[in-house]
Amino acid sequence: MSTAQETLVDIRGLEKRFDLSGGLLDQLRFRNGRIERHQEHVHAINGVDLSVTRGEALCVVGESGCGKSTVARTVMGLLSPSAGEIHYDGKRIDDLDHKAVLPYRRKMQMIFQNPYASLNPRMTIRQTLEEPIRFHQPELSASGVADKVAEVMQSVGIDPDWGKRFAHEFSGGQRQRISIARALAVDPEFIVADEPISALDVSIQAQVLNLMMDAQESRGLTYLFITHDLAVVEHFGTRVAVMYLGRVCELADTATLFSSPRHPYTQALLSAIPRLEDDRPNHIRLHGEVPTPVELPSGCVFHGRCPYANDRCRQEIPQLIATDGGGQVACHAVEEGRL
Ligand SMILES: Nc1ncnc2c1ncn2[C@@H]1O[C@H](COP(=O)(O)OP(=O)(O)OP(=O)(O)O)[C@@H](O)[C@H]1O
Repeated sequence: MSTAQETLVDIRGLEKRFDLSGGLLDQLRFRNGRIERHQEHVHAINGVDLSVTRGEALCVVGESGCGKSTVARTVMGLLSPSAGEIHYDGKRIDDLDHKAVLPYRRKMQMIFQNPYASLNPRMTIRQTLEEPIRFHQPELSASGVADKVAEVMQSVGIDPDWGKRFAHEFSGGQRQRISIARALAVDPEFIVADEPISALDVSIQAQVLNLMMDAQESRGLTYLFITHDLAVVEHFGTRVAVMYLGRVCELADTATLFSSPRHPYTQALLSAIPRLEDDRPNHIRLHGEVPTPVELPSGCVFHGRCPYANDRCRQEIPQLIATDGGGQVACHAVEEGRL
């Protein structure tokens, strides 16, 4: 199999800035006797490169605000990138017009965190599931659509006879199953799941996760799975990308990342997981807060909290380099053999 066939989604140099300055009047500042225009931005993602391999579940982890959801929404075309490119199955898609992007909209589906907000309360479940099928497969007959709805409801464990009910008649776990059914109804290849179980009761999180894994197996799906929950990653992920302040600082297959994390931030994240026998090497406790993404630190964005930072780290942005374990890490200390 060629590399082009293996890479389903390729994210290259992705950046997303949100403008914070409001209108022109809000942007004007009086400085040194002159009026200057001052625009503030949130630098939500700052040069993310990620390739998602067909058939894998690539988990993206990191603390709140590191840019995980912005990556998810930008890949799905819900936000336009400030810079960078998104390629799907070898074709650049971030610059396509509305019509040209439609076939990709069918292949790429999203599951959101909140199953309460993501289902239309005025539509029955049947209508909710029929809508995307009719949109993407207008050639299907009414009975074809009905069969498809019944099949997809069955596949997520919801009785097709409940199609006339509304979202509020279901529990949180059932609603998330319905959201998954809506994504699966158009036979996608690639699913971006943004914290799909974190709004659910702990007791049903595993069921929904298992449903997603079964769907991956039976339908050959590829996932980009956004989460802050490392236990979920360990269970679900083929590979893991760790983000800090809008950049990927480490990427590795799941077992390697958990057994021998290389980046000091990854080591600190994993140190935070409670374990019975805690004899892990490189146990790191982080001090200080994550800096604001409005004024990014120079050099490595992690340097202010890193026990290994030197002058180079304060000045030069580290790029991802290959590690012995087959992963990638963006860290001068690792590159220089100091860590
Ligand atoms: N529409 C927006 N306007 C301004 N800033 C935004 C917007 N959306 C996100 N941000 C900011 O961009 C940064 C990244 O946010 P994002 O939601 O992608 O992070 P996250 O890692 O998904 O966090 P969480 O786990 O809390 O959802 C944050 O500082 C956030 O406040």
